[in-house]
Amino acid sequence: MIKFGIIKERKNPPDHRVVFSPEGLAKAVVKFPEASFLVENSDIRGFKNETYIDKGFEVSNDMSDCDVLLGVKEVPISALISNKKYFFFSHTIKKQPYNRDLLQAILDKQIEFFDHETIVNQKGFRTIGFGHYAGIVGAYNGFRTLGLKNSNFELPKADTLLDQKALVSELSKITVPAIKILLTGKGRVGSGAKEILDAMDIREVSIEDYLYKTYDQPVYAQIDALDYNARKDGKNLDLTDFYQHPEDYKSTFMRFAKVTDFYIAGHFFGDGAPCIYTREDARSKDFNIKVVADISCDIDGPIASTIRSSTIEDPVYGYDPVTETEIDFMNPKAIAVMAVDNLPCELPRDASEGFGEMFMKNVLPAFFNNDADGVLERARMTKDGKLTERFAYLQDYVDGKE
Ligand SMILES: NC(=O)c1ccc[n+]([C@@H]2O[C@H](COP(=O)([O-])OP(=O)(O)OC[C@H]3O[C@@H](n4cnc5c(N)ncnc54)[C@H](O)[C@@H]3O)[C@@H](O)[C@H]2O)c1
Repeated sequence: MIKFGIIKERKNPPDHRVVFSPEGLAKAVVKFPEASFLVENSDIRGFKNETYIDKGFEVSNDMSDCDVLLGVKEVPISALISNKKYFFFSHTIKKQPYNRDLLQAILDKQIEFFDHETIVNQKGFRTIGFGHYAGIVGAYNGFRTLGLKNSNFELPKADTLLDQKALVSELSKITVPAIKILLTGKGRVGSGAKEILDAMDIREVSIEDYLYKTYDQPVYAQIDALDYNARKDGKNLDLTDFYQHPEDYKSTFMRFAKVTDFYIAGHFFGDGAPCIYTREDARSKDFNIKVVADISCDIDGPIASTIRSSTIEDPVYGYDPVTETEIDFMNPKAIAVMAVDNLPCELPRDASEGFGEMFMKNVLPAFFNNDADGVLERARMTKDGKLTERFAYLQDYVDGKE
């Protein structure tokens, strides 16, 4: 029997998400009879303690007899229990300076640590994450920004609504003018954003039609890296070539920027890839985009107007392409930018349901099949007070040398 603990989130501002919803946990115990689950008492979770109790789970303040503790965001050092196995997002694998102490403490406390971000399949692709929900909330927030900027409709903030169904219901009440909407990215975020566009019955059109036809209704196109980049030598190679040799490519995004009114950015931006649009591009008379929902949210990166991230409390700011500075987004000169970097927090219940399903499918089996597919082996960052081989590159960071 392995005892899993669903821990309380302790970050500020509070994060209402959880690895398993009550419903998700109920499914997990049926599927894995050798697993038992204890839920930590929490008054900030998107699901009440009573809902877990109603499904037959114990809620406790003491998690010390669990074997494996499951959380979402960073656990404060003072709350880490020594010699346990832990799963959470530690934000350490890119040597983030603000979490160095946390990784040091994980090692000092002899914790066997698995980061949700390091859970990958044999091909190295991540199998769990919140990206899909970021896409859903990001697209919704983008429409909310569009309504505010053009003063033609008002949508409530996503975090005041219960779930995805409620978001879609609000969107069904608005009339979107005959604009062109561009979505970059066909991964998790892209699929979430597309789900919203499709739920709104916005017509998807081909790239050719998007670029050259006019419509009397709103339309969208979803594009990937080879649609907005081209090899400098004119050769047509595949996406893998782009991922491996981004320096051989240049952006062709301006052909889209010319005709797009509202841009939803949901791509991943790799090191060395060309800027999607530069500050100079944004100043060009051909640049038509007035609203950007930047879900990818790389600061000072490929999307020049994203000069900072924004918050759930204050999600929209304006970018003046002429002065390259922030201004009121309602100023007619401004490109309105929504760049919230923790979007899934606005939809905690659905995001938790989805995350639990992925965790149950891709991680839990490994505990009961002797890690046959190597899931735990690949994801394990620390053991017995040491970094594992795969994560040995973090040694200098942990030692405070970088
Ligand atoms: N704002 C938020 O709250 C939030 C939440 C989750 C994810 N994100 C961000 O959204 C972005 C997309 O995440 P995702 O989960 O959809 O990623 P994904 O791997 O599922 O999809 C990536 C997409 O980007 C394209 N791409 C372009 N260049 C690439 C490259 N060099 N390497 C890999 N893919 C490349 C891929 O072809 C694919 O269409 C990430 O940057 C992620 O950090 C933001």
